[in-house]
Amino acid sequence: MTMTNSDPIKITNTEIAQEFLDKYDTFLFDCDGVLWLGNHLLPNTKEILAKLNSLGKQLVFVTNNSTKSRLSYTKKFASFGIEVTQDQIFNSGYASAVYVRDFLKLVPGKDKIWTFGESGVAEELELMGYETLGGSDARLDEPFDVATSPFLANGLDEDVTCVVAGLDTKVNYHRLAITLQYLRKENVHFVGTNVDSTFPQKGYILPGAGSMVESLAFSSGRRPAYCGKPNMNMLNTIVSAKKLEKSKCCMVGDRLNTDMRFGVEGKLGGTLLVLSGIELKKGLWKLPKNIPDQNITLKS
Ligand SMILES: O=C(O)COP(=O)(O)O
Ligand SMILES: [Mg+2]
Repeated sequence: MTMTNSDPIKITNTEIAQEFLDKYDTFLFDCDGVLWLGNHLLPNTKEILAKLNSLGKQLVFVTNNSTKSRLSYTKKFASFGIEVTQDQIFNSGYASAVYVRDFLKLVPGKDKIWTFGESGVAEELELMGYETLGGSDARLDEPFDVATSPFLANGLDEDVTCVVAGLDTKVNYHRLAITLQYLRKENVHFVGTNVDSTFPQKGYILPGAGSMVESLAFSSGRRPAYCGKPNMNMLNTIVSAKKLEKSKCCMVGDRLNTDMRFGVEGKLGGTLLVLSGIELKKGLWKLPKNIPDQNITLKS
């Protein structure tokens, strides 16, 4: 269904579809739940992207998934036989790295970043010159013990001035415990890649990044600055990098409090909600006027 600030319209026939396509020159595609579910490509994804390309539409991929870097994403697309260049991809790991560089103004070579998450976050930060700690360090896979953790043996690293936390499918007590030690330091910033409470996979709804970041928020008593959708910093980065005319853009997504909110608050020309991922209720097209936000902290 397509939504603007006015009432949503359900796309039920080719005339409505054509009218919808004609309105936009750029489509911002969410990935998980829209293009694929894990390694399962959703039906017609390739055909739809090819059709839009043939119509001369610009395609941009905007995902809250921080587990992969933009470069790794090009490989994931290629594994499905879809050719996409790195400059078409914006993920929450990259958005977080931009936030660290442009808003927190942390200095590569001086400030170090502790990451809680998979390789995508660290890779994007390292591309900007930051030294990262934590993340997928294999020593964090070991059971936690205050007496033996190598991350406590010589005290915390004094040069760490920021924690960036996102989805980590290897989440364990060791990672949570050391990350908390850094968050207990007042001079250490707290950045969350994305607020998504859940994460869609084929046949399952799994815990998302937000459920892990919120665990760290609860134990530390702090609020993170979330950088992925619906944060407007991410949209501004995309709009200026791709020189987009917002009124000609449509955000295609599967989640209300991230994708649809991103499109509506970002004043894009329109939004298209698909029901192949998180939001599954067929009656959703009768949306209330206000989109639920799950208490997202937006910092700019
Ligand atoms: O990683 C997530 O939680 C969601 O990613 P998506 O924005 O591509 O749906
Ligand atoms: Mg999604």
